[in-house]
Amino acid sequence: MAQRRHPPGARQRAGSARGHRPGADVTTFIPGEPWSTGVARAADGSVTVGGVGVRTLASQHGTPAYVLDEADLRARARGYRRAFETAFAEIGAGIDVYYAGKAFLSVAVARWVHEEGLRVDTATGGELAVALRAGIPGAHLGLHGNNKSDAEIARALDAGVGRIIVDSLVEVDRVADAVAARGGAPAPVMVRVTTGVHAGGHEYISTAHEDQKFGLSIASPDGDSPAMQGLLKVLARPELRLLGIHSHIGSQILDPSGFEVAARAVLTLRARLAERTGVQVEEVDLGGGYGIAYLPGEVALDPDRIAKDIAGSVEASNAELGTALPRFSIEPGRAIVGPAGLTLYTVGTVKPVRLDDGRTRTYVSVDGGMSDNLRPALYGARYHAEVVGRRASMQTVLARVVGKHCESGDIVVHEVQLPADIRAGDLLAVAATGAYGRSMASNYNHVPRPPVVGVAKGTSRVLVRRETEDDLLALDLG
Ligand SMILES: Cc1ncc(COP(=O)(O)O)c(C=O)c1O
Ligand SMILES: N[C@@H](CCCC[NH3+])C(=O)O
Repeated sequence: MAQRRHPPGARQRAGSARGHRPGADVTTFIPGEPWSTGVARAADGSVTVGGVGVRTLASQHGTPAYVLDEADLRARARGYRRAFETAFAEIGAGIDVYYAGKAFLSVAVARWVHEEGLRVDTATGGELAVALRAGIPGAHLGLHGNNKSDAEIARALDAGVGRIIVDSLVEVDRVADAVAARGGAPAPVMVRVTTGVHAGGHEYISTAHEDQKFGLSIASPDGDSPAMQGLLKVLARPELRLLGIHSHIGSQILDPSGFEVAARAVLTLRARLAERTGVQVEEVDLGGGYGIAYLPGEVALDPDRIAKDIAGSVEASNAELGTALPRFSIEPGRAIVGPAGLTLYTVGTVKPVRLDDGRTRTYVSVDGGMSDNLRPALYGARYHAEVVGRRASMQTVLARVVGKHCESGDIVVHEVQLPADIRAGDLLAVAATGAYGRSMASNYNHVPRPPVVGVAKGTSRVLVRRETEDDLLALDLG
């Protein structure tokens, strides 16, 4: 019997019992956060995603494999767009939602989100190429990057992207010079600023504090801030059209207050620029970073709630500043694709290891690892895993899921209760791996990267094929 859960992004009851509990009577897979909404447990205990059994997925596509639940992804894309459109319409402002392709981009995913009314934010020429291959009109694309190459800038201009987000003072000239060299209409640019708001799960994924590489600071200890200099510089170049100001404060943010503080800082900068030049920029982008649940009992940010809070706060700031409301945009990535994905692995070696404190930890090795999910090794990120595809024992053991790489930090799940009878050949599913899994995957130890398999309405389809040893050997010219 499939179990229903809350709509995507809805607030969950923190601490509710899900998944395995030591010694508990629940040892079979339980749908619900952090799994995608299309995950269900049938009466016989078997698990399906988007109507396709996990055993079928494993036998058809092999393991490891990333599985992406199309309906769930589309619902989250729609949910974010509707939540923000509704909340911002109430304050009389328009808003666009850009899907941040860095979280995961393939031709199919770009099409899905575009069909759901989102635009696409790209960070490199490669991401831009995928979005263009998907047929997304240039006007619905943005290009980010702190170190764009000449070729990337040229490609963005060729495609007529709706916005290039400039990240430094030198880049203002580089983009303007590129436009001057080719002629044509002024390029629409936004200036990425850093507000000093530090938010997100880990220092490496927080991007608005000052001592890092992104954007131009709004802090002005002496004279104009770098952000103000950037805006003035854009206005001084006729080859550029100053579309707006961009701020992204970090990723996997679960405390929403940072968004409001950063938005206020950006609107204040916009008002200062207007006082100084008479130019009220048209658009303000508030970035991405909306946090999701990775573990049972964790609470994802609720798009309806957060949209209302941010809209209320920008309305208040704007009224105080006495400026006309700009158009807004946001760039969620993880919140759209993260929960829609899971990774299926096959269990190999199972090894009990005695700990200093007398406990035993069962090391469960799977057929992938840090090459398909770098986040635990890079950020200490926590994930949840369950044995799927068979009825498992009622008893559980303290387990650590590890990969097959030559690295002791090659950990997939730091700590999880798994069935005591876990054994080689079992299928293990890791939840919420849709974002920054495949997109940050590597070929460490010459391990080919897994496929991305889309599931919908009872069928599966390969969206990105598995790499082969031949692919890897083809790169080696001897
Ligand atoms: C500029 C920018 N926009 C959007 C995102 C997407 O962030 P998230 O996937 O956390 O929503 C990022 C990554 O953190 C980013 O750097
Ligand atoms: N790669 C990060 C998110 C993006 C960070 C900066 N844009 C993660 O896996 O959480």
